[in-house]
Formats: sequence, structure tokens, C-alpha cells
Amino acid sequence: MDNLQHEVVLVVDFGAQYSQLIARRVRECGVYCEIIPYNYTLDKIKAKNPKAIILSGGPNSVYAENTPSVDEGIFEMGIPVLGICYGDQFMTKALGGVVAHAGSGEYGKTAVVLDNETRLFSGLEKNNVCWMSHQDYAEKAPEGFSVIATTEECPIAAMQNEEKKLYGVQFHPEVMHTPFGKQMFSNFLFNICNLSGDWTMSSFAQNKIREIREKVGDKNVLCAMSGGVDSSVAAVLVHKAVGKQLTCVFVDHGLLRKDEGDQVEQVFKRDFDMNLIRVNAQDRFLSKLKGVSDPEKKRKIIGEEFIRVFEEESKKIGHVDFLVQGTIYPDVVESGGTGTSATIKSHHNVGGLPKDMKLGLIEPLRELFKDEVRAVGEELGIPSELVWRQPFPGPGLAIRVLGEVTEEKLHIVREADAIFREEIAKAGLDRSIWQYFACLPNIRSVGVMGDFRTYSNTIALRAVNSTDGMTSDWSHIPYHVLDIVSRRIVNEVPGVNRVVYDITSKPPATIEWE
Ligand SMILES: Nc1ncnc2c1ncn2[C@@H]1O[C@H](COP(=O)(O)OP(=O)(O)OP(=O)(O)O)[C@@H](O)[C@H]1O
Ligand SMILES: O=c1[nH]c(=O)c2[nH+]cn([C@@H]3O[C@H](COP(=O)(O)O)[C@@H](O)[C@H]3O)c2[nH]1
Ligand SMILES: NC(=O)CC[C@H](N)C(=O)O
Ligand SMILES: [Mg+2]
Repeated sequence: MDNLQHEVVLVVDFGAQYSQLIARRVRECGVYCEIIPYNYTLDKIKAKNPKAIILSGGPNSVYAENTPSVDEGIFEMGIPVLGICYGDQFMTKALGGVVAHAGSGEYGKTAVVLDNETRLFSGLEKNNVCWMSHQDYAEKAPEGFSVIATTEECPIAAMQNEEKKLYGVQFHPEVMHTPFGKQMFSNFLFNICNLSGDWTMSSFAQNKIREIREKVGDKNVLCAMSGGVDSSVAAVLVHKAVGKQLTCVFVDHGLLRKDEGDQVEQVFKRDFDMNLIRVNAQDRFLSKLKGVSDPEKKRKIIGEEFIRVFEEESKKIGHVDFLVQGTIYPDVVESGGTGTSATIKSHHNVGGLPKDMKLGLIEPLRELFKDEVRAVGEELGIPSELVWRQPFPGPGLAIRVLGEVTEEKLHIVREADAIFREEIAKAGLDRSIWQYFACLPNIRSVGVMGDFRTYSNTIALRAVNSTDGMTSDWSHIPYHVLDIVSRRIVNEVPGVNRVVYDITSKPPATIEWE
């Protein structure tokens, strides 16, 4: 993102589970926000010209050895700093206060008394509820700080030094369970930091288009186009920037849903005035995946094979320098790409990329969450049917067939998935469920059909609600819909005798099974 264009707030990530939620809350207020790892140097931080810094929570204790710390020079930059939980404890210790292990921790919803005469809590109810998750606490605030919130267990639930514009809260305003969190962020950004809120999707799109045009010049660009939301939005941005220098390449890797290849081609030709090449690469992907059952290996093989296809296509076009991908922020976070987050799974387009790649990458959506991508899509006038299409992962059915991928298993999961999608649409639920699909868990079990014993496959159905794919709840599909889906799958898909419904949220599970 070009920092010169927007006011920027930085979130220093101390390894919290939900640093990205802090960034979301800030962006929801119309302020651009980026997450940086705690070991960023002061020079690098200053180069981003932040208007404020927020310190995240984290699993460590500040009084232990070798715990994450950020350059304390940030407290001297003259910009407002807000510490959250571990971030609050870090600030307390760094500025001469005392942090200790509390007798008992506080977890979950907690009653809190706020000083609503302060700028941070202005307009809020004095007796309020916040969400806590800590076992350490600030025993003594640093000099110059006053206490502005308390809970029963925590004498310093929030503190401030107005003169230095430093603020700390022990609770988590970024989670929905702190109902006043959003207002508190807004108070911080607008009352305290005096920001204007200049982050809008239309300014984002215009800046990106200009940036891409400058970067590409008169070179040629190839766009990895899946027919999904992210790559469609990325392609339209790049097309607006460089027009005919762009060629889109859609790879049919044999891991697509039923009839998807033809549908993508049709929709693309109908809705976009761009060049599209469809590459039929079913055999080469399947042969590379033969005998491989480890999910991370599968992802990396697919990621690499995608790039090899793009490289071959770019040679055919001649003089292609850049590859556009619809990579979005959660792909980067989950692939361990922010520097502090753990690798959950290597998204084929980030952690799965080969090291010796020759094409330069253009990823205009790399900092955006899914809902923001959709907002950009609407801004650009992309048809809403496409903008609101449910996500489909690049490695496709290969990560929905657990274990080794074979033609036969792909056929089973593809047919089951088609039935599930058809019934969801019939029930009018296709817009209200964020993502829904069938998966083949590689389990066989005993059944009885027509008086015969069967020993066949289980299909697992998964349906979730989410806004950005980072967290999700399983969706409460009515029983009568599940009932018809189950009966149809067992009756119509040979090789299946059992259907189960996945009722885990994310976390602790993930949306896809691999
Ligand atoms: N079959 C494919 N052919 C070409 N490129 C692909 C294909 N599948 C995925 N990609 C590339 O990988 C990127 C990431 O895939 P991902 O599924 O996250 O995004 P998407 O398909 O564009 O959107 P959605 O999340 O809505 O499915 C895509 O944006 C695209 O650049
Ligand atoms: O393009 C992609 N390449 C991948 O490798 C990949 N893995 C997961 N997903 C999609 O990301 C969202 C979050 O999925 P998980 O909870 O399974 O991590 C869900 O929407 C998943 O479908 C992927 N998309
Ligand atoms: N959520 C957090 O940031 C926890 C901070 C610290 N580990 C504590 O237990 O108090
Ligand atoms: Mg996709």
C-alpha cells in the first residue's frame, strides 16, 4: 500500500491469535491499518509514517526471559500508542510500572467500570462488560499514568497518560464480546489521533490502478484467473491499469467442481472484455499428485504446478514479466507470511510457490480481507453473482479428498458436492451461507442397502458462516434440507453409504479439512 496516500495505523503483532481482528476494527472505521511483526526496526516503523501504533496481545509474559519486544523508541515518536493485553503489559513494564502474575486469571466476559469522562471511553456506559483473557496484570502503572477502568480482579483494567498520548487496556476491545470495542477504537482514532478516515474502497481501487500502471509500464502481464471473486477483482483492476497488455489464464487442473470449467469460461466471456486462455492440465496435476497423501505436500505440488503452467503459457505469449494473483490477506496470514503468525496451511498461491519463480508477482489484493475484496468488486461494477460467489480454494477438490487423490474419489466428491449445492440453492440458502461443500474423509464404513452389506465411503458435509474466512461458525442448516441432501447423495452417488455433518467452528477446526 502506498503509505503516502493514506493515513496509516500500525498493529505490532506480539503473536496474538487475533491481531488481524484489531486491523479489521480499525479499517471498519475507515482508517488503513497494517500488521507488522514485533521485531521490525524503529527505522522501518518510522518509514511507514504511522499516525498511531497499536500493540497486540500475545501468549508470553513480559517478565519472563526472551519475550517479544518492540523497539521502545515508539513511545518517543510523539504519536498515540494503544497497548492491548500483552501490549498493555509491555508498555507498563517498558515505562517503569510493574507487571505480575495475578492470583487468578480472568477469562471471558467480565464486568468493568469505565471512566467515561476520558476521551478513550467517552460516550460509553460507566458500568460495562468487556472480554478478558489474561493471567498477568499491571500491579503498578508507570509514572504519569492514571487508572481509567477497573474490574473486580484487575485494579488497572485501563490506564492513560494523556500528555504523552499513551493508552493501555487489559481487556480485548477487538473481539465482538467486548460490545463497546468498536466505539472505543473510533474514540481512539478520531478523538485522540484526530484521523480523518480516508480509507475507502474507491480510493483503494484508484490508487492500485495507478500503482499497477507505473509498475508494469509497457510490459506484458499474465493473470492467474480461477473464475473466483479474488482473481476476478484482481484482473479487473489490472485490466483497468494496462488494458490489452493483460492475458488471463484459467487452469483446469481436474480438481474443479462439476461443470465448473465450462461455466467459468462462459461467465468470463459474457462479463469481461479480456483475453482468456483455458489450459486443460488435468493429467499433469493428477500424475504429480499420485501416491501423495500429506496435505502440505499436496498443496505445494499444486502451487508449483500452477506456476509451471503459467511459465509455459507466458513463453507462448512472449515477453511476459509479471504474474497477477488474487492473493488476499488471510492467504498470507495462514501461510505464516506475516512474520509472526504460525503456518496453519500453505495456501497454494503463497506458501506453495516455488522458490525459482521467474515471473514478478503483482498481488493488488494482498492486504485485503474477503469482505473488502467484495466491496472493491462492487465498486468496480463486477456482476454481483460473481462478487458474492462462494470461495473455492485453488487446490480445489484435492484438499477435499483426504489422503491420496484419485479419479474415482474425485468423481465421488464432485457428484456429492453438486447435489449439496443444488439443494442449498433450492432451499434459497445459497446467499446466506458463506461457504458449503462436500468432502471425502477417506473413511469406509459398513451399511445395509437393499438387504446387502455395503462397505463404502462416508461423505462429510461442511457449511460455514464467516465474514472473512479467518474465523467461522458452522451453519445451522434446517434438518429437512440436510435430510434430503443425505438421501440424495446415498441414492445417487455410487460408493457412498453414509453422510455426516461437520459441526465444528474455526477455530478450533479450519474450514477446509486439509
Ligand atoms: N484454476 C485456476 N486457474 C488459474 N489461477 C487460479 C486457479 N485457482 C486459483 N488460482 C489463482 O490463485 C488465487 C487464489 O485462489 P483463491 O481461490 O483464494 O481465489 P479466487 O479463486 O480468485 O477467489 P475465491 O476465493 O472466491 O475462490 C486466485 O486468485 C488465482 O490467482
Ligand atoms: O485459494 C486458496 N488456496 C488455498 O490453498 C486455500 N486453502 C483454503 N482456502 C480457502 O480459504 C478459506 C479459509 O480456509 P481454511 O479455514 O481451510 O484455512 C476458505 O474459504 C478456504 O476454502 C484456500 N484458498
Ligand atoms: N491475551 C494476552 O495478551 C495475554 C497476555 C499475557 N500472556 C497474560 O496472560 O496476561
Ligand atoms: Mg478460488
